[in-house]
Amino acid sequence: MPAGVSLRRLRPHEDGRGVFAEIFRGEWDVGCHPVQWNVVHSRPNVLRGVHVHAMHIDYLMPVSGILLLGLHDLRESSATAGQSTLIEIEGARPQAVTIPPGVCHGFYYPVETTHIYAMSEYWDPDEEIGCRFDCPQLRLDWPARDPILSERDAAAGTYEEMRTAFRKRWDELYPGVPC
Ligand SMILES: Cc1cn([C@H]2C[C@H](O)[C@@H](COP(=O)(O)OP(=O)(O)O[C@H]3O[C@H](C)C(=O)[C@H](O)[C@H]3O)O2)c(=O)[nH]c1=O
Repeated sequence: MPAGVSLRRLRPHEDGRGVFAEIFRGEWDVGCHPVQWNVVHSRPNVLRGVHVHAMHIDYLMPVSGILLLGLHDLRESSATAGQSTLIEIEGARPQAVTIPPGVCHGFYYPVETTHIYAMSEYWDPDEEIGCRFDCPQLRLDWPARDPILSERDAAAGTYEEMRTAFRKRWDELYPGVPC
């Protein structure tokens, strides 16, 4: 798992009416102090990403369906630099994932899925850096070769272009700080 990524198993409480689960408590110290929450509904065979951010942390969990999360560590000074992993999380057995800046992420949904996620900073389009989901340097073996993509993700550039853009933004934000 790329350094700084954390998984927290959530506790669904099921009864005759359905399911209740706590998804966030400040005392859990999940590595993200949310200022914004989002809910995302995705159709089967949708893939969102691959994206990476220099400033904000994402904290997310599926609440229904299945989320296949692809992660890749883009940080040159990270102990897990270049590490990639795919994690499948079911909404019925939810886990909350914290994704730090510098860890690329993409989400594939094999079935209709809803996920909720929080951000540690308000959305800033300048934070939206990414590359094509099927760039070989990501070493993410997605189960779909022709997923449904947004126009942005379909037109995304190369891994090297992403790395250059990320490094430029990082150096602008944190001059002299190793990435
Ligand atoms: C992120 C965001 C988007 N939007 C609008 C912009 C678009 O009209 C629409 C879909 O946005 P986007 O295509 O960027 O959504 P995803 O492709 O799911 O990506 C988002 O979710 C994953 C986790 C990422 O890592 C991205 O950073 C984040 O952009 O929602 C908003 O109004 N507010 C927001 O905070």
